[in-house]
Amino acid sequence: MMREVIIATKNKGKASEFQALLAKKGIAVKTLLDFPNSPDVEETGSTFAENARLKAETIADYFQTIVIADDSGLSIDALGGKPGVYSARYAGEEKDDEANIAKVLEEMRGIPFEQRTARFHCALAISVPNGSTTIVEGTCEGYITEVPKGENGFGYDPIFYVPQKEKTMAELTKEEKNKISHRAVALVKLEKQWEQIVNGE
Ligand SMILES: O=P(O)(O)OP(=O)(O)OP(=O)(O)OC[C@H]1O[C@@H](n2cnc3c(O)ncnc32)[C@H](O)[C@@H]1O
Ligand SMILES: [Mg+2]
Repeated sequence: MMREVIIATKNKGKASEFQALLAKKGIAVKTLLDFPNSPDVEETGSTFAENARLKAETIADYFQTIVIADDSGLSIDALGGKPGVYSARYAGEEKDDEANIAKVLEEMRGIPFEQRTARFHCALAISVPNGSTTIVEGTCEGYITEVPKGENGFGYDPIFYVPQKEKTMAELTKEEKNKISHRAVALVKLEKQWEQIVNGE
């Protein structure tokens, strides 16, 4: 049984969600925010899975321990799947959530509600040093709103409407989001393979 895991992320929103999701299992989470000198991994992949693998393998190699990486983003049908793997840097290298949201809303202007379908994707890669990497993926379906709403969460949460909750993702509590999010869905899949991966079978 794993007691502690490093999540290869520098994103505070992700870090806080993983902390809550894994605390329930009695697993302590460290992230790269605890190791400011850890290497920056260039996300050169063309899919979430490729980027998650790059982050997990590089950081597992660096620490010589088991590492989980998360590569995620928003895919909007009316924009041909954009911002996709470029979600973090859609409006520029600064990774500015507000600017990213403004750019999406501008590009979506005038598109009717039924055509504003979108989904969040999350690829999780778990990497054993000098060993194998396993990848799982989760999604969460919704619609892009016309204006931002809600204060919780991070990233594109204020413009992502979750139909079954009749709220944006940013209006949900962390507990509510952690039951339905792309990240939570992927993590449940990972847990099913957990023991096998950790014991190297
Ligand atoms: O690579 P790390 O260090 O993990 O942090 P990052 O912020 O760069 O993360 P990604 O490369 O995976 O880019 C994901 C972007 O997609 C968005 N995103 C991912 N998950 C999200 C969520 O649960 N809610 C809202 N936006 C999300 C958010 O803007 C992220 O910056
Ligand atoms: Mg990133």
